[in-house]
Amino acid sequence: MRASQEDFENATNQVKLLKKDPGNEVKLKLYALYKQATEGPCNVPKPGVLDFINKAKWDAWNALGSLPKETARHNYVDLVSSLSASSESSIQVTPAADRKQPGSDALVVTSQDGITTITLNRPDKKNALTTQMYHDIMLALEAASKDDSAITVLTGNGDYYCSGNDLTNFTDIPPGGVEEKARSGAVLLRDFVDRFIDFPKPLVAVVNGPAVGISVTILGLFDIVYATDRATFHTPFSHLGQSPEGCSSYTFPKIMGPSKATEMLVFGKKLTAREACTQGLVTEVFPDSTFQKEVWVRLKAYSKLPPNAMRISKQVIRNTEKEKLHAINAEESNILRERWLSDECMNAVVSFLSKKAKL
Ligand SMILES: CCCCC/C=C/CC(=O)SCCNC(=O)CCNC(=O)[C@H](O)C(C)(C)COP(=O)(O)OP(=O)(O)OC[C@H]1O[C@@H](n2cnc3c(N)ncnc32)[C@H](O)[C@@H]1OP(=O)(O)O
Repeated sequence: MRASQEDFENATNQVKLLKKDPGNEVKLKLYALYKQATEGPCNVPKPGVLDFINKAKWDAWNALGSLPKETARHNYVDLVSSLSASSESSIQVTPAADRKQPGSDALVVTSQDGITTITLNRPDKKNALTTQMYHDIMLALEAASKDDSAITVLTGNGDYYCSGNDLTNFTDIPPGGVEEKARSGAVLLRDFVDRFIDFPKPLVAVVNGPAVGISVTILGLFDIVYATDRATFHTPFSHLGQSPEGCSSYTFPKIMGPSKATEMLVFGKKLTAREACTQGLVTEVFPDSTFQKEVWVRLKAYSKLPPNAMRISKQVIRNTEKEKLHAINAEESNILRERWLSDECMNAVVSFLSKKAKL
């Protein structure tokens, strides 16, 4: 069977998620097939002999001669599929979602078997959330709420699930100064969390490694949280001169009781996956060696349940406290806006940026 345009687009996304570097030879093959599939036979002048990299790329593309675009597309999909299988990617291999991909590679959205998967893809930065990523996640949730998938999943690529807010977000100060920065940050935070409160379908977190900050707090707004036994859950807000967000000031005491919530949110106690499960934040913990396999088998089975029934049942559960959650989100965002202007917070950020402090 020939590869469709959708298969091809999906393969171009899978390439970004490969765990192992496939090596230069394979990368050149991928490059050449991609160019041939999208532009046809090599149509640019040959680079000079000293321009080694571009010459190698040109040679690889040119070597494909008049290979038809469809064949190149098919070969590209086949090659990516063999690489994905051998790289033991922690990400689901999925055919194309009928959706626009986010503006950067830091977020990858795929759809298969009734499941839309949103993958944080900045493994070298432990999947820290940039301002762009907050916007892209909101767009991805918006699209997932309307697509034909039954379940939506958020997960991370690499050894971390997410290290929370990217602390370099604080360094991009607009002409309005730090007050304007804090104001726009609070608006973005509120909008971001609102999308999780309102998300209409079952929302599942597949926590593939340690989670920090906002990636932990919003778990209280997910319907199911599956975690590898390697995951930890850390909300060091006091250490950072900050305060809880993601509705955790309400959801955490409700889930685990006020004193356990205080240990996490005020004193920054880091929980193991098993502790988080005992306290009700995590639904189930799986051994790291079988985590991906077991979780996806389970989710694929759930995704075959009648989607409308699941959607309506979720909403019945959520609707009882939607209004309250929105009010809490607004309040937490306002308080954080002030915290971001505090010396305690600024010192903590400067300290991290100057590589003096890690969690
Ligand atoms: C709209 C705005 C909303 C804001 C909402 C507010 C949210 C609050 C929070 O989320 S608070 C949590 C903030 N997160 C942190 O404080 C984590 C900071 N990171 C660390 O302490 C450590 O990096 C670690 C414990 C997560 C991992 O340590 P490890 O030693 O394993 O790895 P490295 O430190 O070498 O990290 C690898 C590179 O990743 C960069 N990085 C990691 N986390 C972040 C981050 N949160 N922000 C920015 N950059 C991060 C780290 O700097 C390394 O980069 P380098 O290789 O270029 O040095």
